[in-house]
Amino acid sequence: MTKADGGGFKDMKFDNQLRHAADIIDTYKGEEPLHVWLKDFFRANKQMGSRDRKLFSTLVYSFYRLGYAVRDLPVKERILTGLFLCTDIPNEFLHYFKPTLNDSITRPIAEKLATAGIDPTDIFPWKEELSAAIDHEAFCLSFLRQPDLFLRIRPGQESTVRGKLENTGEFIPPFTYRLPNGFKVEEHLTPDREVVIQDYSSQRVAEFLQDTEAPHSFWDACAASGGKSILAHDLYPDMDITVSDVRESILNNLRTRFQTAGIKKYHSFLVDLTHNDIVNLPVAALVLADTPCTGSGTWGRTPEELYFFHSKAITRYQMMQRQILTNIATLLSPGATLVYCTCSVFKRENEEMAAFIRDGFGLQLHRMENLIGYPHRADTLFAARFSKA
Ligand SMILES: C[S@@+](CC[C@H](N)C(=O)[O-])C[C@H]1O[C@@H](n2cnc3c(N)ncnc32)[C@H](O)[C@@H]1O
Repeated sequence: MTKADGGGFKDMKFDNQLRHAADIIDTYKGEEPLHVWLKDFFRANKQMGSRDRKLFSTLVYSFYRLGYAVRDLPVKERILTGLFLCTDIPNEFLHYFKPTLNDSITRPIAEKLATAGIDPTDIFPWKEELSAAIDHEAFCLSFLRQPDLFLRIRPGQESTVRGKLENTGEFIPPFTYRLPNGFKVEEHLTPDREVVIQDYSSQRVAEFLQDTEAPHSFWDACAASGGKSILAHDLYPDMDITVSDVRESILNNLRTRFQTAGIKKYHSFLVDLTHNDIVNLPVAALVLADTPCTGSGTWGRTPEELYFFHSKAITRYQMMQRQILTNIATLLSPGATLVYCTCSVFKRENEEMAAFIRDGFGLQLHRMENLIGYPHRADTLFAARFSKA
């Protein structure tokens, strides 16, 4: 039965579902993460069963995954186009509204885009702003698929974790596990004790933290809940750790995670690193500045951010990054290493910031790289490693 055939209880249900999904999109203004907003919405609409919730999430996310492409399509049409492009399993819902699209849902993506009349490079329109190593079209296409879930296996836990995950996911040496999205990690493993839930490219920041000799001290300046601090600790367990962030609530999360991770000896403090009168910043041999950024390399997980993004935000973030890095780089002691990283694809937050750090503070730039995630269904980050003579 298709819409053209008319009638039927089930058909009315599909019409209502599409209308509700369009209402959600009209109501949601991007002020908080979509998954948080949807969770509250479902809590307030308890009559929805788990199948309904899954369908609404799929419909709404499919709409946002189209980013800046076909912005002027009516919302319902755009949801159906998104569903066609982001799914490759024929389904009753799309069959009802668009039987011909449903019939070609398994076709290669280039063909499906042509059928839908979409130029994929419209999805993310800021090509000129991208870091040079990023392939614009491949990056745009990556928005049509949710990235995978990645775990980092903590030292000494490999055989336990691989045993518990037997027959699920894919092991990527030396310490990564790829799992399908929606996998309930907590039902199988203890996060932060056995594994850390951490994107693959984020795990690759280890390559920039590693040295020939173990540093005696480490400062994670914008630590958030400590994902990269735990990574640094796992590389160098004897290192003294200091963490800071501008948000007390996130440092509280860090404390809980550190406890589970068995990290007992560390200092933490609250600081706004954009201020220009800060005193008593730590002197450390290894400093990580994982600064606030647009997060554009992670929008495959949060496509609503792409949809609501305006490029003037890049300037705002770059200014913040300059202020933070000025505070940090000025105080580096001779011989210290600085690792700067972002989860951005914009050159103004990446290579331009690396040049600012190198030239503004006389640091040596040893290596910088866009940690490109889209071939691996992961996020895209940027990392650069400097030292002070
Ligand atoms: C990209 S996140 C860090 C992620 C973290 N390193 C991890 O691996 O999970 C950036 C952090 O910088 C913090 N931040 C933002 N503005 C700041 C400021 N002015 N001073 C210090 N930290 C700041 C944010 O609260 C956020 O937790």
